[in-house]
Amino acid sequence: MELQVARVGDRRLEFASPGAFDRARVDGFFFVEQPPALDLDAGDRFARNFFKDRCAHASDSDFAGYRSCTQDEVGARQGYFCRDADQTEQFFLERANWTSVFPQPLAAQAESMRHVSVMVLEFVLRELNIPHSLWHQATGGAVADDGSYHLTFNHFRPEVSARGLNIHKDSGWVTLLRSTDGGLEVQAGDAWEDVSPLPGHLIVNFGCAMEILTQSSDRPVSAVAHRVRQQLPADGSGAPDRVSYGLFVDSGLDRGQRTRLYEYADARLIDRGSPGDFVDDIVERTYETEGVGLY
Ligand SMILES: O=C(O)CCC(=O)C(=O)O
Ligand SMILES: [Fe+2]
Repeated sequence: MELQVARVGDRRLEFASPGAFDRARVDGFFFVEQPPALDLDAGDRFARNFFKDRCAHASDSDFAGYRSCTQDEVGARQGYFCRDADQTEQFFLERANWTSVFPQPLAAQAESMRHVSVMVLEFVLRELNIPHSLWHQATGGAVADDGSYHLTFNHFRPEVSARGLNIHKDSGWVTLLRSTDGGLEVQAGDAWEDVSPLPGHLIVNFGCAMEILTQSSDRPVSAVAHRVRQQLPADGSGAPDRVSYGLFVDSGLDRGQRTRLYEYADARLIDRGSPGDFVDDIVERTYETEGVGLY
């Protein structure tokens, strides 16, 4: 699948050609050039180590030993999860916990990735002519630091005989994905197409909140179903296991925030339900043996 390429310009997103954004919003996925100021080293190290035992002598010891950090410690929907029907073991962490749980360089990287993701969200709202006065309500605060922002790490265990990561759509607005190993597939009609990683680039994809908001626009944005193929054990080549991670932007999910999902139609916002319930449903269905994480 040939995806469009964008770059981060002077505090806004830029596409390579006119019309490229329209292709990207239909594809639901595009590449963004890695901004020179965005150092990915800490995230890459965490992705390779979070699931390992901490060993005091190892140079990466701050980045290992996170299996014991579970939702009891860091809060609902967060911490370490080991799936049964998928090869993934994962680590989720929301912004409020970044500085206290992550090694400092990773907390800084997460914040930089958040800025790029919000820039993408604002770019779309502007392109679709959604009035600025509605942005905060429409995005559940996500445009203004009041959203829910989490970093998710995936380690694909090749010794587990299961799908890599089940079919799903991301729940929220924008995902900024670091996925360099191949195996990601996107749905295109009845077929599944490979997304081949483009060196020096991150992958952006849109989630369900964006699809719902824009579904009656004349330029709707797609949340495209995707999955990761089963990863096979390296046959003696010593190749490292597949890992990936992403920054996810959702509407504010704290109970007190009372945010809603909306569709924008006839110049107003129409209530389409609770984002918290939506996230819970889609996550639960994604990791069921027989389910799919769609809505
Ligand atoms: O590992 C990948 O390439 C994709 C991961 C993904 O889709 C997700 O974490 O939502
Ligand atoms: Fe995803």
